[in-house]
Amino acid sequence: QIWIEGNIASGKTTCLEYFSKTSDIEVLTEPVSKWRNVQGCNPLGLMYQDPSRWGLTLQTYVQLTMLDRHVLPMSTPVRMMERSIYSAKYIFAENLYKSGKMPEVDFAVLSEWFEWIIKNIAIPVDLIVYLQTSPQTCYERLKQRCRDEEKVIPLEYLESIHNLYEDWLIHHKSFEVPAPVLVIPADHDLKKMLHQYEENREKILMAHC
Ligand SMILES: Nc1ncnc2c1ncn2[C@@H]1O[C@H](COP(=O)(O)OP(=O)(O)O)[C@@H](O)[C@H]1O
Ligand SMILES: Cc1cn([C@H]2C[C@H](O)[C@@H](COP(=O)(O)O)O2)c(=O)[nH]c1=O
Repeated sequence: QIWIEGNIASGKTTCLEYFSKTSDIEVLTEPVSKWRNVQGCNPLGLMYQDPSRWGLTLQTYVQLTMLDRHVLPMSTPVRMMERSIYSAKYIFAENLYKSGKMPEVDFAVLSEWFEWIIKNIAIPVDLIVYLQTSPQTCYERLKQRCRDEEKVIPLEYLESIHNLYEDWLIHHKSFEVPAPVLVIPADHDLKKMLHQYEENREKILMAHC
C-alpha cells in the first residue's frame, strides 16, 4: 500500500489519476465529496468558516472516512491512496490545535480516538510518496482549482501545513513515520511531473515486494 502525501493542491489527485491508468493498481482518492456533504451538511465548509466550532466535527469525520478507506479489502496487488488517517491527525488536527483553533478538550478526545485506532486496527503501508511543493505553488494551484470552501484559505495556512509535513516526513522532528518516504519535488509543470512519475514508477509499484 502506498500513500500519496502533500499539501493542499500539491498535485496528489493528478498523480493518482496518472497511475490509475496502470493495470492492477487500485487508486483511492480522498473522500472530499463526503467531507463536503454528510447527510446534507458540509463539515469542510463549516470548518473553514469557524474552525474553533467545527474543527473537531470535521476531523472526526475525516478520521472515520480515512479508516473506512484503510480497512477496505484489497482488490489488486497494489493500492495507492491519497493521504491517510496519519496525516489527517499529524498535519490537519495538529495544525488546528497548534494554531489555537481547536480547544484542548476537543484535541484530547480526537487524540484518544486516534491512538485507539492505530493500536487496535492494522493500517498497512509500504511507502509514503511525498509530493514536496512550495506553499506558493499550492496557493496558485488552489486558486486555479477554485473549490468554493477553500476560497478563504490564505497563503499562511498553506505555509503551516507545509511546515508540519516537512517536520514529519523530512526532518523526522514531530511524529513516528510509519514507512519509508520517497520525496518527489512537485513544483514543476505537468509534463515534468509525469516524467518524474515514470522515473519513479518501479520504486513506487514494487514497494510492497
Ligand atoms: N504540475 C502541475 N502544474 C500545474 N498545475 C497542476 C499540476 N498538477 C496539478 N495541477 C492543477 O492544480 C490543481 C490542484 O491539483 P490536484 O491534483 O487536485 O491537487 P491535490 O489533489 O493535491 O489537492 C488542479 O487544478 C490541477 O489541475
Ligand atoms: C485530510 C484533511 C483534509 N482537510 C481539508 C484540506 C483541503 O481543504 C481538503 C482536501 O483537499 P486536497 O486538495 O486533497 O488537499 O480537505 C482537512 O481540513 N482536514 C484533514 O484532515
